[in-house]
Amino acid sequence: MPPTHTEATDMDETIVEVRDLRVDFPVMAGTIEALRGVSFLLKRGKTTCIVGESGSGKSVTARSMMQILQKPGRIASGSIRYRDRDGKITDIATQPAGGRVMRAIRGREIGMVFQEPMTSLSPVHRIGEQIMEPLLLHFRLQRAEARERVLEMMARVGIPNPVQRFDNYPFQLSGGLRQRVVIAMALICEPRLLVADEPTTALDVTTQANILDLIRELQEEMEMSVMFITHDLGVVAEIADDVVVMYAGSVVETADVDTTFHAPEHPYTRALLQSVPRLSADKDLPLAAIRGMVPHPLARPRGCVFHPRCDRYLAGTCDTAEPATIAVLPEHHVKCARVGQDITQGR
Ligand SMILES: Nc1ncnc2c1ncn2[C@@H]1O[C@H](COP(=O)(O)OP(=O)(O)OP(=O)(O)O)[C@@H](O)[C@H]1O
Repeated sequence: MPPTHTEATDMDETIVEVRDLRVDFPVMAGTIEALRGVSFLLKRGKTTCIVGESGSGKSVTARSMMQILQKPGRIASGSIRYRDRDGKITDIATQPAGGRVMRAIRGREIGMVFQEPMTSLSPVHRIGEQIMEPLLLHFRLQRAEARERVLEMMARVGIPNPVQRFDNYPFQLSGGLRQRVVIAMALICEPRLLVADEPTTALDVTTQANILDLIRELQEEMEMSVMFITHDLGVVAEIADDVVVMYAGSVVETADVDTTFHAPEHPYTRALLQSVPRLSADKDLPLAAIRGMVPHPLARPRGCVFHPRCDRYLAGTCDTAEPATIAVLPEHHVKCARVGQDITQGR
């Protein structure tokens, strides 16, 4: 088996180690390989952003970590080693979705926030009760004490007038406030890891900035790790410590945020960065888009999946074998056969 970058890991610094994770969706037309051997680490107290175009596998990765894959998705192989507060390691990938272990991890050890708050909220229950639910599930608390904690958390996440708002239904709140309710629900048990799947995409720019500030503040206060999924590189620049770049079901590059922005090695990461509009850029210049399209998951090209769109494509190399992941530095890994080669050899 080829070496993976997670082998020499100090698990003390690592809260989650995902290694060679494969997730399939068997559908009528064939088997969609949503994740094709995904490996990365999440470090304690740090924010890791997962970026990539639509369909790259970001949400499937997040859902696998909570064992909440949508049907007919299934983890085919690989591991998701989670280290709990006592240092015990659990491989989430092998746990039954409805089992005791996952029920204990979800909400208590790992909290999750989705893009659309209404996917997590019940329209027919009061928001205070909904925030309280995980608390009553995971701790032996009297309702009065639990209610106090909920009111405190509502204030902490910036919901005004918590006592009055406690009895509101979701439809009585703005989108920004609803997302704050979901964040309160995700954080009420003080999880060690927050998985946030595009939590601000549906919100206006000001609310988005407020929510990002909030997550950052709470993270520092609670020393929580955050896995933040986004396709917005501006958000990445603002909040990430580490970055995982995904393309068509694979991780193509992992590095710290400075390296990702200033010394990216993978042609896909470079293309993503070039596609971002800069404030200083000449407004008359067309916005660079990555040429070509993300391949259909049932018709992916042979060799490197990015090769038909790649500026560094080399016939006979990139279209034959899937490239190995190489450590260009101890914490900078790139899945590209052309890394370190003279790019003028390409077309
Ligand atoms: N319920 C499903 N049934 C079949 N295939 C699915 C299902 N959910 C996801 N997939 C497949 O898994 C792959 C990855 O999807 P995923 O939602 O993780 O992408 P993403 O990177 O999060 O994209 P987006 O930014 O659009 O949310 C896609 O190719 C998709 O076809």
